[in-house]
Amino acid sequence: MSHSWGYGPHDGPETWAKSFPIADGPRQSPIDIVPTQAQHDPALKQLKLKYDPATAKSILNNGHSFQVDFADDEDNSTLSGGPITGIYRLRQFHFHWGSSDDKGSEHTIAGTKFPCELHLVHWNTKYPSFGEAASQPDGLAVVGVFLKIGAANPSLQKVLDALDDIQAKGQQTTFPNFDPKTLLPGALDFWTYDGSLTTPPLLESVTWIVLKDPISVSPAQMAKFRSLLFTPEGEPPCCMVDNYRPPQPLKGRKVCASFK
Ligand SMILES: CCOC(=O)CCc1ccc(S(N)(=O)=O)cc1
Ligand SMILES: [Zn+2]
Repeated sequence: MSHSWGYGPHDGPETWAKSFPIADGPRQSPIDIVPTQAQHDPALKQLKLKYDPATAKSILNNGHSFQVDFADDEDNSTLSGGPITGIYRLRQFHFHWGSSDDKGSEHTIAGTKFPCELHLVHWNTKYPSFGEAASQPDGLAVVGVFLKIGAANPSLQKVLDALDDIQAKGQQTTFPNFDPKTLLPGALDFWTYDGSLTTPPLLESVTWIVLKDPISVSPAQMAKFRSLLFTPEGEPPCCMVDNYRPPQPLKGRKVCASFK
């Protein structure tokens, strides 16, 4: 049976527990990160991100967000270090954003919301596939990056220029030769905690690595995100905005910081 979920009043985050009871589980994401309550862990290693632009394949409007998909049949684009053990392969990246600049991020910082949040999704190569990894408590690692209103971001613009071809749900086009490292801030200081996917199936398999420093996005670039549609061609158009889950209960979890 196909589970249709979304971000509207009748299918949004407050309804997801009906089809996905794990929505009320012990390690749900996102969360509100309170820096003064995070514990500095000097044992945390530096993040190591090794991305090969040649692994970028395509860009898809999946009806919930848009994602850039990567070839993940070899260890060409990987994440290691930080809080994780072993090597995790980059699978895709996507974003969550608001209908206005005062909201849109999934994680918040002491209650502060950002207009947009980037998620770089990686899976643990100790498992045979992404799907298998997604069902394991140490299966996925997602790097979260906040976007803050400021100067136009040239690297982000390369991604946004492709959105004209994927306005409607289900549309996809090629997206070759892109280095996601150009979407990261200069410093890789991070918070980390054990969490989940922030959309159904909400699996509790994610080691979250949320970068402290944001990258910039201009108001015009935010308008480009908001030009996408939740709906497929031929249906009444519904703008893709507010595709974020609000913070979930911490339920006793510790948030560690890689920095003082
Ligand atoms: C097993 C199938 O599961 C999927 O396809 C999950 C896709 C998926 C990947 C990442 C995220 S997020 N926002 O937590 O970074 C949500 C959903
Ligand atoms: Zn996400």
